[in-house]
Amino acid sequence: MLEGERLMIKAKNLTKIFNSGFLFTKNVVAAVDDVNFEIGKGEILALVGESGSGKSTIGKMMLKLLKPSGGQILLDDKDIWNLSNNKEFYSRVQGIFQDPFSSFNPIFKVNRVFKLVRQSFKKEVPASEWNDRVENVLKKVGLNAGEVLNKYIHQLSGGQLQRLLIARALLMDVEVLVADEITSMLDASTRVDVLEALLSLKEIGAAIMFITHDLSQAYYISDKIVVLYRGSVVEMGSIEKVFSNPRHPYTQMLLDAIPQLDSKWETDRIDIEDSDKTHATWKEGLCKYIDRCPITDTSCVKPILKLIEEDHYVACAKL
Ligand SMILES: Nc1ncnc2c1ncn2[C@@H]1O[C@H](COP(=O)(O)OP(=O)(O)OP(=O)(O)O)[C@@H](O)[C@H]1O
Repeated sequence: MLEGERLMIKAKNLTKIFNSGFLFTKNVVAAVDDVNFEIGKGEILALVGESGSGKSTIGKMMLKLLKPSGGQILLDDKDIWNLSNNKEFYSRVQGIFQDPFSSFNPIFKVNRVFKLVRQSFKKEVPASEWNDRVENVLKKVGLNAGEVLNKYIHQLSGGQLQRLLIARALLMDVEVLVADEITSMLDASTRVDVLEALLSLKEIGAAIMFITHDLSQAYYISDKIVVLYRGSVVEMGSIEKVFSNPRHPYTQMLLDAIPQLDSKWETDRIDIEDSDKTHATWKEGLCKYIDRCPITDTSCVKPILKLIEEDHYVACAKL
């Protein structure tokens, strides 16, 4: 557990239920089911799990884009939904998503984007000093000010735009960043540049939630990992411990899909695809992994997350 000064953001019993359809077609999905985690200052937490496991829903709740059905997100020990000043909230907490184009105004040049950051969040910085800061930050994320500042968004590549968004977060001195699949539209070499840029945010002490399908990238960049399965945490802990000693059969299956850890993100992307199981055997109160689990006796009750060694938790009734 992180305490006091080191803790930046925390999810406490976080839950999101979606209701869709009507009458006979009514569908209730527990997209996020009683999830707990903490991210400290200067820490990167990878959130992994297959499609539909609830990763983006957690990211959106951290960004106040979706209200939890239960539980809380705590920033400085305060529920973010009780913070009335959203401008202040978004000066501290920012998100970057898969498609960077949607985060920019297409009629602005890059220069204007950064001017607006100063006007909105850093008025106290004199214009000349701001220009120096912009240049330094661009250098930090591997971009050349002369090459990008005078361009429109459509004149830049996806990788350049993702790095501009990281530069913007650096200029704002953000304290929390939610990065949701930010490299999935990029080629392998550009992905490395974006991950390196993300590390510069860690250096300034930001707490980063790194949402990904790609376990190799998670391993390369993160300090901690949370493995989600159908909205529940099945395993979490320090990245080294979970990767070297995965205990949940789902995590073991995911890690078995990575051919070589030492080649990490240089290899092609390793996807975690939904195996489209029907969950035929699963009933309320039983383990959600029951239909896919190689070690169950089909009566495993819903497990609680147990500490099995320092910085390593697993939710499996068989352990
Ligand atoms: N607005 C919504 N209304 C109803 N159900 C939703 C809504 N948003 C998400 N869901 C459901 O919640 C579950 C979790 O979705 P979420 O997008 O968080 O998963 P994910 O792990 O981010 O998936 P992906 O990797 O494909 O982005 C899924 O079953 C999804 O269908």
